[in-house]
Amino acid sequence: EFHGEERQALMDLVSGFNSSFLHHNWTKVMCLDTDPVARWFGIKCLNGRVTGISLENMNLTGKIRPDVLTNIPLLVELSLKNNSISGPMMDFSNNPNLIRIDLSDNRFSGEISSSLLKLDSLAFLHLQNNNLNGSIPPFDQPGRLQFFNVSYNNLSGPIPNTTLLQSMDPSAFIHNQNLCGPPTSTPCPTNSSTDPNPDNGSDPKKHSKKSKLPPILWAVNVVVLVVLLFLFIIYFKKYRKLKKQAVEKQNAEMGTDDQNVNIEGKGKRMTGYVEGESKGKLVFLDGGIRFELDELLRASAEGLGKGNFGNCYKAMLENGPTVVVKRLRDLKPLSSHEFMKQVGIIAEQKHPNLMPLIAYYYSKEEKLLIYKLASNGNAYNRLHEGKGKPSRIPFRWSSRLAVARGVARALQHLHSNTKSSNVAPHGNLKLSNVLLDENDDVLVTDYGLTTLVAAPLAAQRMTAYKSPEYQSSKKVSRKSDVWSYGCLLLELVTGRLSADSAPAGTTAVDLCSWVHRAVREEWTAEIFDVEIAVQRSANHGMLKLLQIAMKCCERSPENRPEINEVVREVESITVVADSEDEEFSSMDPSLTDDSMSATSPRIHNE
Ligand SMILES: Nc1ncnc2c1ncn2[C@@H]1O[C@H](COP(=O)(O)OP(=O)(O)OP(=O)(O)O)[C@@H](O)[C@H]1O
Repeated sequence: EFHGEERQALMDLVSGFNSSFLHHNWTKVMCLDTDPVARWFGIKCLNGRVTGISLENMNLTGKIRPDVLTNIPLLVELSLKNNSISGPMMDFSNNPNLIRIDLSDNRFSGEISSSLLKLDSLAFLHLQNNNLNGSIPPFDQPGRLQFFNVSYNNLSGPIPNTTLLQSMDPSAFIHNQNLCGPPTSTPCPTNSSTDPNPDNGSDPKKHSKKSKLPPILWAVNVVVLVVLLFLFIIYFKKYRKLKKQAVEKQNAEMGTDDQNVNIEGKGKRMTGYVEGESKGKLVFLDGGIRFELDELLRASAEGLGKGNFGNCYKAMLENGPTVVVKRLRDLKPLSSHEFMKQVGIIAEQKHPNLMPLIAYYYSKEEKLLIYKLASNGNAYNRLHEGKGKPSRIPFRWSSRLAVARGVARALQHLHSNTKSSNVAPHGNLKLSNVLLDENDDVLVTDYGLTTLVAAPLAAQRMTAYKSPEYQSSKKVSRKSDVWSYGCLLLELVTGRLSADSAPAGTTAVDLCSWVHRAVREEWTAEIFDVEIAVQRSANHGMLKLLQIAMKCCERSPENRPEINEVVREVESITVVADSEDEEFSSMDPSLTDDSMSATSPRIHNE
């Protein structure tokens, strides 16, 4: 090994810890690119150089010498998460390649090292749950640092006014008793209340001046305050008026009056949302459910959300079923006959994994599509909602695999349906369009709608998981569906919000590039969602699904597989028994080689 100083640095690191396991394991070959099992536990290498240190959940106690990382210049990832390490933080001045630092859930004390400010590649900084004090350095690495958390420490002072820190969610700063200022809602104490009077009676000249000034200052203050109040009232009135006008204009443009107010509203009737009352036609396309138009209009309605093709409502019929009504907007100028024909094509797509269209309503003013209600909601919420909260029910591997299978089969059906080829492809695949019924069976929805909306708008409709060729040509194809499917799988296995399907205001990553980079740089500990990574017997299947996803996310469409091949591969993943017993909450060092390979697999993207 040429880089003896890296080995020495790691020896220095481990010498501060009490871990007999590490002392025993870190003895022979430090790095062997060809054999991950032969290298030191928790160490990642590239070409014989150390690029990652990941020693999580190991009950490590002890201190770290601040200069310990100086001789590991190519370090990309450092995670010491969830141990009991104390003492000051290390210095990162000589580690410019660091992308991820996770020191959370330890006992680090002292100030946050200002050497972090120089790390231009840093994307993840987790310092939560330590005993850090002092003020937050002025982080401002715009565009990079996406995951930042200093909550649950003893930090103090105003949060620096940098674009980066001000754009963070306030939750990143909570539980620090003396932190103040935006983005938190705690105001900083003003100077006058914190500064004790420095010339308290010591200078008679000043004193006499002071005693004369207050009445004048009082008068000035009162006048300024009155003027400010007056200006504020004028501004507030004007602001309200402008806002009202903007909302009215937007509603008028979209032809969907009062939607902003009522989409969330409960207890309203469908009539409140439908224009033109009962002049239209309600046509059933499915052998099952039947109801009259006025029953539908009388049904109490609840807004489900505002999609790209229109708003969705849950309509509860008085003596009948609950259905979902999609109120379409921005349609092509279609005659009733043309509309019927297109909707007929959508209705023909019958498959156990496609949400059946049960009816439509057509009038001059309104076009509605009526679907069955998927009572367990959508897969996006199932995957992301309540993450980290005690009430969260884990979204386990077998359920995620079922989603992967169901969606692949639904796509296969759409892609192979040559009779009505104008309905293929899906064109707007994303997890919120993957619904779960009462048995958690997978039902893909929103297929075929691009044929109903006006062409220039249809081109902009694909909002999530846009393939590179879609971004330039604005055309959806079977291959762009395969790309979207790959992105959907990445979101499922990583449990991370994907930048192009996450709601505005949430932090998310460009999943395709992120995963490719993680694999290329062997920086893979982070890839799998911990919620499934703990199911060790399923690790092989997860890896396989990740490989399929990466093939689907090939930049060039010719290199992506056809959906038939994708279905075959996804179906070949065996479902393992979904037992809680296989999970391990704290890592047993005797299992570590195995468990390390569970979360840090070597991936070959053939
Ligand atoms: N049949 C259904 N059963 C249960 N929930 C549904 C049903 N159809 C849609 N939803 C849910 O209603 C909400 C709004 O759906 P909608 O399709 O209007 O918007 P979207 O999926 O966010 O965007 P897009 O229009 O691009 O598909 C989403 O959360 C969706 O999952």
